[in-house]
Amino acid sequence: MTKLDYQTGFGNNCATEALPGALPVGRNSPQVCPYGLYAEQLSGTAFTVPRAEGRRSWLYRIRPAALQKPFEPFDGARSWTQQFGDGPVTPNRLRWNPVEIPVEPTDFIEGMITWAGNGNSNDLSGVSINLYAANRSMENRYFYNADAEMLIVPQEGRLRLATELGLIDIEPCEIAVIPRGLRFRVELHGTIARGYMLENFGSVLRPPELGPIGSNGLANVRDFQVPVACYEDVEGDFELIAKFTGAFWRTALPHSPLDVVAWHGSNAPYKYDLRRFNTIGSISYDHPDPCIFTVLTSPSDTPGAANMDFAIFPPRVLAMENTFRPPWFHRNIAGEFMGLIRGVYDAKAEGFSPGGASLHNCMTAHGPDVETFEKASNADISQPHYIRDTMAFMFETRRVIRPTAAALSASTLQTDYDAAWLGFKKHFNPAKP
Ligand SMILES: O=C(O)Cc1cc(O)ccc1O
Ligand SMILES: [Fe+2]
Repeated sequence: MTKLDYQTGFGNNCATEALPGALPVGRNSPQVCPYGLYAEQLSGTAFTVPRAEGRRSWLYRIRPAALQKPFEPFDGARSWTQQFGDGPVTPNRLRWNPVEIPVEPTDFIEGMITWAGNGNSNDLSGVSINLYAANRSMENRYFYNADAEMLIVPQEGRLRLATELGLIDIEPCEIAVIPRGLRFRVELHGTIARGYMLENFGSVLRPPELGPIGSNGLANVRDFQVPVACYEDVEGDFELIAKFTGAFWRTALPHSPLDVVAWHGSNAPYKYDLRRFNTIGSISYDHPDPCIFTVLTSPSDTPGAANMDFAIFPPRVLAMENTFRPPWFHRNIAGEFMGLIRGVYDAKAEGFSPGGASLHNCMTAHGPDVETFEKASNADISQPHYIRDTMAFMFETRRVIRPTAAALSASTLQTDYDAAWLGFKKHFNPAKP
């Protein structure tokens, strides 16, 4: 049964049924469920977290997820790893050109390449940053990730995420979040798919607090979309791939695991269109800190120092007076991994391409390149100016981001990235204030 429709809001207790009356009324697990379904709980947070934090859903399905044979090791996720190393990390600035779309048949799992990461899924903290490049749908194959919540950021090609809880379609400039453990399949609408995928080992993602901004702004909660129930009742020669403790496992499955006829609760996948972001900025002077662009955050146990923030740099108007308008020079405590979905990023005139990536780690000096600095220092800023047709983003983490061996040896690594900052002229003149 294919139904593509969404419920709106963030973290809501949703209720949805693909057949009338499939959701039990007044209790979660009646002695016998309507339509002969099995009741099953999927919890994404500890049972006793504060109510506002809790994520759990009740699934009413044709067969329980427990109906499965033992897993065996799976080696088809060729470049997806949790080995971030524990040796020294280069303090150098790193930037990569886009990964190539593979020639060999490659699905979302086979085409996942781990680029960087920190922390450890076993400790429920840290992140893994991956790039994907695929050219075919997952065929007869389903996947779940016990290690992480997954944030998918397509850069090229539309995807259909067929999940236990319903269907989500996303295209570049939209994102999707899949809860830990949810079973799903990734289908390509076309023949090419490329993008970024963050695994969040820490606390579940949510929009940030708004503080003095008030009750509206940034990512408005009504713009988050959760799928409605929709199920497959099919038998066949399927496999289920699991990721657990950084390793991959496989078991044969004679039926589709996407057999949830109805569900209710708050632990659900969702999508969000980044073009709906309500961007807030300075209307007087100075370039504010990039946290004003936070779409989603995974808080850590230390208030304000997030396990991960997902921030975007969308089209906007810059109107600040007597101000150097692009991002300033800086050295930050956080690790910053950036990607570009479309257009040009306003701190980098050249060399940062859509599908590419950059990494600026803890205390690494970076900021506008020479060309951007010269241009912005001499620009006529008597009028506001428009930054259009762009969408850059940043995964910012409190921990050092450790590039993988694959990222450091990739042919797409730019060997001349430092040149972006070579050539700043000395303007200092002690006689001229
Ligand atoms: O490094 C970057 O380009 C990201 C960034 C953007 C910004 O507007 C301010 C600080 C910052 O780290
Ligand atoms: Fe930065």
